[in-house]
Amino acid sequence: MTFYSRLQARWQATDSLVCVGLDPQPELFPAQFSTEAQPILAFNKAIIDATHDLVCAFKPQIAHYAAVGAEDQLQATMDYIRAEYPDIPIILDSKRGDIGSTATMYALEAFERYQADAVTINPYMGWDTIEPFARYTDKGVIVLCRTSNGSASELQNLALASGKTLFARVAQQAAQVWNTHKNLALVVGATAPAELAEVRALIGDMPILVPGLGAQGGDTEAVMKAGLDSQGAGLIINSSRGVLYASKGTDFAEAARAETLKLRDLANRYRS
Ligand SMILES: O=C(O)c1cc(=O)[nH]c(=O)n1[C@@H]1O[C@H](COP(=O)(O)O)[C@@H](O)[C@H]1O
Repeated sequence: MTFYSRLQARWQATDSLVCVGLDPQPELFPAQFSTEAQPILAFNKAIIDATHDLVCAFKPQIAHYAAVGAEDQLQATMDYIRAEYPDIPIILDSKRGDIGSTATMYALEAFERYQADAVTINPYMGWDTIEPFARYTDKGVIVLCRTSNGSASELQNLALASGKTLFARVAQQAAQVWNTHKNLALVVGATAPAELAEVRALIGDMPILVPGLGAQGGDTEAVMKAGLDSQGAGLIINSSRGVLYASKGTDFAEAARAETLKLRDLANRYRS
């Protein structure tokens, strides 16, 4: 099954567009994890068990593991999801982008080493840096288009000579030129609903990963009104810290579940 068909099956089975981001920060973990041999893995397992039936995907962010030499716990987290909840697609958020020979190694990292279902990539360097990922036709390649961060507009909203903004050009290029294997998706931040609407109008029903809800303050209603596809789906709406650290007490897993449920239900209010 391809990433896209797995994602569609999951949207339907769970009636949820919510993705929980697995961005561990051990200093924010409840005290009970301080004695664990593998605290990141133990924390992730608790979050995954508490939210699995409410999500369309999980998205581990690689820097949160690599920075502290915990790649083994990233691998073990992904193995755990595959073993316990095999229907849930895993998006490895690594935002890679480099010349073809190096991109080939990054694609190996994502798809062979970690066996991710999809990966985030940075398109700044152009098609020959994307192609090594896209050639894995059963995998998803999620291209940064209009990001959620405060400085995103500095470059992404610049007008080109054609009058089109750079992010709109990325959206158009991705949908009309790069998507030869029909396995591309885009990233548009929840903090930019006007841009999200513009991107949706340009790309038809391609999936869009929308981070920036929760900790970054994105507006769920605005996202849903701007981003749904023609089927009332098409979005992977992500929250990481807002779910993971909803409580720092022993009730952290229940609190994570409650936050995920709240986001799912709020989002579903705006689906037809
Ligand atoms: O590609 C991403 O996932 C991403 C793109 C973007 O524009 N903004 C963004 O926040 N992200 C990621 O989404 C997650 C958001 O985390 P929270 O702000 O804690 O919900 C982090 O893992 C970010 O690296």
